[in-house]
Amino acid sequence: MSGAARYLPPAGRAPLAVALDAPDGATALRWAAAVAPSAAVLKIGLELFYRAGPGIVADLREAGLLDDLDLFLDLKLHDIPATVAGGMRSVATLLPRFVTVHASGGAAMIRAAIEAAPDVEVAVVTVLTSLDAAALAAVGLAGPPDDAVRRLAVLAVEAGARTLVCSPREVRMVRSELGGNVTLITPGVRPVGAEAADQARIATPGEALEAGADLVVVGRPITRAPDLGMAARAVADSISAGRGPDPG
Ligand SMILES: O=C(O)c1cc(=O)[nH]c(=O)n1[C@@H]1O[C@H](COP(=O)(O)O)[C@@H](O)[C@H]1O
Repeated sequence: MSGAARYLPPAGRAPLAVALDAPDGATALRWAAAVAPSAAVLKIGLELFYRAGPGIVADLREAGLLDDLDLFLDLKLHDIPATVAGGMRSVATLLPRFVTVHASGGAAMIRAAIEAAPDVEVAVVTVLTSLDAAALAAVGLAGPPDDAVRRLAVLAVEAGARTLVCSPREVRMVRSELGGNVTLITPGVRPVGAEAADQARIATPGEALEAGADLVVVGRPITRAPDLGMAARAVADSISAGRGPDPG
């Protein structure tokens, strides 16, 4: 099994992961400082990691930005099991809470990732939120996205995963299929009126939480806003509204 318990944000914080898809480390540090008061998790993806390298994690820690927040390395590993296991061992040294792998790498790959880094939550990406039914059919996965998400979610959990990434539109279905023990992370989240851009399967932050998401990922609607801190706070507030009053 990967990870011990279903994700809960630190007390008083909304379960918001901000995607720091920044072109360089200095920009990422600036963004992180602006959004940190309203976020629970900072997510580093391909653009930032490939440009700034693992040193960006040390920089965020040095700036105190990971003192209260979790680190999410969204590296979407997808390779043969031995290579993914090696990649996981390498990135585990950065002490992330979450690292993503693609479910389509198969059960053996997912198992290898989990076994290679027992202290990391391997977050298995089911079907990218940018894909709609037509795009899925074009890669040989004909049928509603729900069906592909269900198949891959079940495969991932049978391989030992407990953390899944899907769109907010599939959260209810995945939850009813797999129960309350899995952590569901949802990108493809757009505040009312925000541009969908390349996201195809979207919902609002409140809808994602209401559907049962544990952690909501938002990038550009926050990082492209004129005031990132204010935008992050607005998203965090609408997440909390979807969740109901904070018990803590
Ligand atoms: O694994 C992810 O985080 C991810 C999976 C997925 O299916 N869709 C998806 O958008 N993401 C990531 O979530 C973030 C969404 O960013 P915005 O579309 O800017 O809100 C990006 O960093 C994506 O790489």
